[in-house]
Amino acid sequence: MEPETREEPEARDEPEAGDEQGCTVYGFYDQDLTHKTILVGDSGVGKTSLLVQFDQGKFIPGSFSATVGIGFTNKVVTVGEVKVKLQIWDTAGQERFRSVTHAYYRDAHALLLLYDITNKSSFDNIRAWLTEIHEYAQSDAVIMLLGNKADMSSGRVIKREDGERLAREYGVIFMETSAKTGVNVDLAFMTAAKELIGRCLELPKEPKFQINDIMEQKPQKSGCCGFT
Ligand SMILES: Nc1nc2c(ncn2[C@@H]2O[C@H](COP(=O)(O)OP(=O)(O)OP(=O)(O)O)[C@@H](O)[C@H]2O)c(=O)[nH]1
Repeated sequence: MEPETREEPEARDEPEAGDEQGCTVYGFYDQDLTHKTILVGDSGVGKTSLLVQFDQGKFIPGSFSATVGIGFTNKVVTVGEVKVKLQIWDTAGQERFRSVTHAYYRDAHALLLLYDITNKSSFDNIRAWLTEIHEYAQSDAVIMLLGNKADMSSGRVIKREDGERLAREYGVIFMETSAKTGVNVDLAFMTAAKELIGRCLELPKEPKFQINDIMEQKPQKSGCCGFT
């Protein structure tokens, strides 16, 4: 759904964070970088609501119409004394926009993949979303799995442990959020920002999470997830 702030992004050809170069200045994290962060997941899981809660600190129930295409909001997150610029893209969850949103995966430094804890199919579709991410996103992108609508305890059909287990299986970060109450919303973006800084400063520069390895893992590696 559409957040209120809309502008066209500047054309940027220079290296961005997550690239092999251009991530640090004299060994320190380069605070001028802008990290492209994308919200993905089935239609109605709460992507727009999560972004509006993070950006404006409010929840407007049922007020959005389904997102058409894609839009973004710029936010600066402070991690300790470091400022991390996030350009957060809200994608349309509807299948008919999938080819449009795929085009944005390639430049994403972080992907926040949402399901709705009250909607089983949104959870069942997570594996397919991760397959798409594997196909279109950079292999070292930060990936987080978020079980949204955590405030709706009476309608819950997906246990927290199920989300945790799936995240562990794919080696991605997990948390439950509520765009309504704001629970873990700042934390989710803060965690993504911390991971982005961490990956930037890692020496040697090796991706922590190799979704390629995960997706191509052979069954003979039984008993071990092999993810870090
Ligand atoms: N109770 C509750 N409702 C939520 C929460 N997040 C979103 N909603 C509601 O769920 C519905 C869908 O939310 P959206 O933010 O529009 O979902 P979306 O993922 O952006 O949907 P698309 O744009 O179609 O991809 C709206 O009625 C929201 O008010 C939440 O954390 N708790």
